[in-house]
Amino acid sequence: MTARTSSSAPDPSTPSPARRLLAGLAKTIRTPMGATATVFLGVVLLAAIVAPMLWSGTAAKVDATALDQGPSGEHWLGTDNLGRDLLLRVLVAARLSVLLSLSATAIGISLGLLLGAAPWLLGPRLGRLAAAFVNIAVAFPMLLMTLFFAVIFGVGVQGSVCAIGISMAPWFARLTQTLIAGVQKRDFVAAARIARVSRFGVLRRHILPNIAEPLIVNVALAAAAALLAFAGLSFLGLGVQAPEYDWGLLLNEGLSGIYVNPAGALGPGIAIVVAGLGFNLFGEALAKVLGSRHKVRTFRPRGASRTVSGSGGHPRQHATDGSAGDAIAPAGEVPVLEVDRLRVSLDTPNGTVSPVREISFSMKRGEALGVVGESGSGKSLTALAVAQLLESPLHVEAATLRLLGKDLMAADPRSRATRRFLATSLGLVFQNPTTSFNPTMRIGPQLAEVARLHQDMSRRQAGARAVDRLRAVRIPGAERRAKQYPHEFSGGMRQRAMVGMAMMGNPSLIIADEPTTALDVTIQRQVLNLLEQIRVENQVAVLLISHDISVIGQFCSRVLVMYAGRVVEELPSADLRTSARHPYTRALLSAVPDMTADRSQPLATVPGRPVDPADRPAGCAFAPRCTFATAQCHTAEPPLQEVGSGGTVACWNPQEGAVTAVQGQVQQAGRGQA
Ligand SMILES: Nc1ncnc2c1ncn2[C@@H]1O[C@H](COP(=O)(O)OP(=O)(O)OP(=O)(O)O)[C@@H](O)[C@H]1O
Repeated sequence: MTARTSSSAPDPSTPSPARRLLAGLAKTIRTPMGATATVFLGVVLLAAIVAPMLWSGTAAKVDATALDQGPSGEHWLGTDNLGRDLLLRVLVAARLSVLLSLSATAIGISLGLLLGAAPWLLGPRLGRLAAAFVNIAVAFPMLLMTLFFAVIFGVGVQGSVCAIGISMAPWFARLTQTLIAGVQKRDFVAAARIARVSRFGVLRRHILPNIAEPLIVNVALAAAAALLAFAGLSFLGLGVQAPEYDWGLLLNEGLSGIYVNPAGALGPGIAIVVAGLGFNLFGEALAKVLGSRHKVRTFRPRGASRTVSGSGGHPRQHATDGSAGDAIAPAGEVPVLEVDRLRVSLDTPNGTVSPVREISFSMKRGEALGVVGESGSGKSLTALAVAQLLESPLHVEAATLRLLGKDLMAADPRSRATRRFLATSLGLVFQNPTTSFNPTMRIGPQLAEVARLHQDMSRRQAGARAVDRLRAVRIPGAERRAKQYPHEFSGGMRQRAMVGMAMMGNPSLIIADEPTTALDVTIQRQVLNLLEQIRVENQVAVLLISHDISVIGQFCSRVLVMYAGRVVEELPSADLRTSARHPYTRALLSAVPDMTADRSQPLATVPGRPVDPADRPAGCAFAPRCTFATAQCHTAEPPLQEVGSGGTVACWNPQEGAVTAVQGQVQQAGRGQA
């Protein structure tokens, strides 16, 4: 059997999952292959329903006067050695053959789904064991497994159904695993995890609906395989036993008299081929229809091809008082977030690697803090570590990690209290609004999930809260929109709805991980305006992650510049152009084009490549790309030290002077170069 996975991504252009599937089925029936399959299956199903009702008695009637006859006007396929009409027996056998095949398929699919979902349900460690078990089981040919289990369970109908079902399960499990792996990295699954929906809940509501189509396609193919396997077992005498009969048994009997009456073997043989072809062709046709629909859909992998180019400066000046993202909270209040020496590591065969290390910062109520750096600098891992969303093999250490004073390092992440606390205190907004929502669920229920799970609200109350949040993020016609699917929203509207989702639980902190990268400039401004409004009106602290230093400079009051997993500079955003000292920060700033930039020249880039955490050079990680590096930079890592005007920098040769935009490769502006 060959699994069909072409339709793993759901189609955004059709209205609902059920209607989408029905439309797919209707379209399948109209294709030449689908129409042929429908005719074949129609004939088989008609025989399975009608024939036993009409002819089961006649087909079992022994006629000593008509033994082993060839085809005639009275007996179109002839008779068997007891004078029974072979055509009637083939027709009557349709019910048992189809029923047993479908039962075995049902067992195979149920077991396969369970096994396939086990890695997701059991978590990374135990999940790897489940995946390894499936990998080993899949290595055995299905026919061999069927024979093995048939011998174990014993001859007969029940044993055969179990044998075929069990031997089919690994194949279906592997397919399920592959499909789940494709969906589980999508942002809406992460969003559900942030809402602390249980793993089973995420599977049921967010994953299974999104892999249903390819699974259904493969059910048809599995039914064909089960039909053939059953016929094989009965033919070998391990399946259905006389006086019951299915096509496999009839084929066996027909073959023993093939020289007397070839039609006796031909009849059940044709029945098996017609039914098998019907299931197979239908599966193929359905796969083609659903697969072609999905060709239009492509998702850019998160983080792919993101580099700091400095392009796309934001026209937005957010702060009404001239100081972007200033904290509103009174002094002395418990910080919203306290992070001290945060480290994220993973064990590799070559030792422990730490993609994030020694990160320290704190955030007050209503403060906007920006984290900037090239792709791979550790921004997202830092955010996910704060949100307690990292799993094995990554592990998080920190001297302090407190959210609203609660020690997250000491809290049990699986306890209901911690899950509730995180789901209601912390909101997350992702980069790509297209993948942030489950395409098979309406927007309202998706928003309502947090309120139902963690705020003890009824379905109606949670729905009302969702509408209220949609209104708060300025979605026009919020009540109507809540009943729509994500694909009915525009990109900007979806991102605003995502912000609304982050606001469901009255959070004190919103982490926005590149929330505007996938949007065009006008919509970027709308989303940033919205975050700004929420920050000011609700005193929510916003941790804004971006590779675009100009966005950070406009939105945030303070900036953390990350390089190779650590903070290399922290400073007020108002001082970025005048007081940035680290050559890396200055290079990022120089790469942002301004109004005087020559458009005929290519956009500026920072020369060299970011560092691989597993292969960090000795000394300062930026030294190989830095024009100011001295011998000391290549041997000793500079500590993060305070400098004037409330900033810190980790550099042996901090630079001074204003930074201006350049073109081509950035030569980091040094002392006196303005
Ligand atoms: N699950 C993981 N296992 C191992 N390494 C990882 C994992 N996730 C991220 N990394 C590595 O950690 C480093 C930091 O990744 P991170 O996603 O935090 O970077 P980033 O600054 O957010 O980049 P981007 O802007 O592309 O998202 C990268 O080198 C990345 O390859």
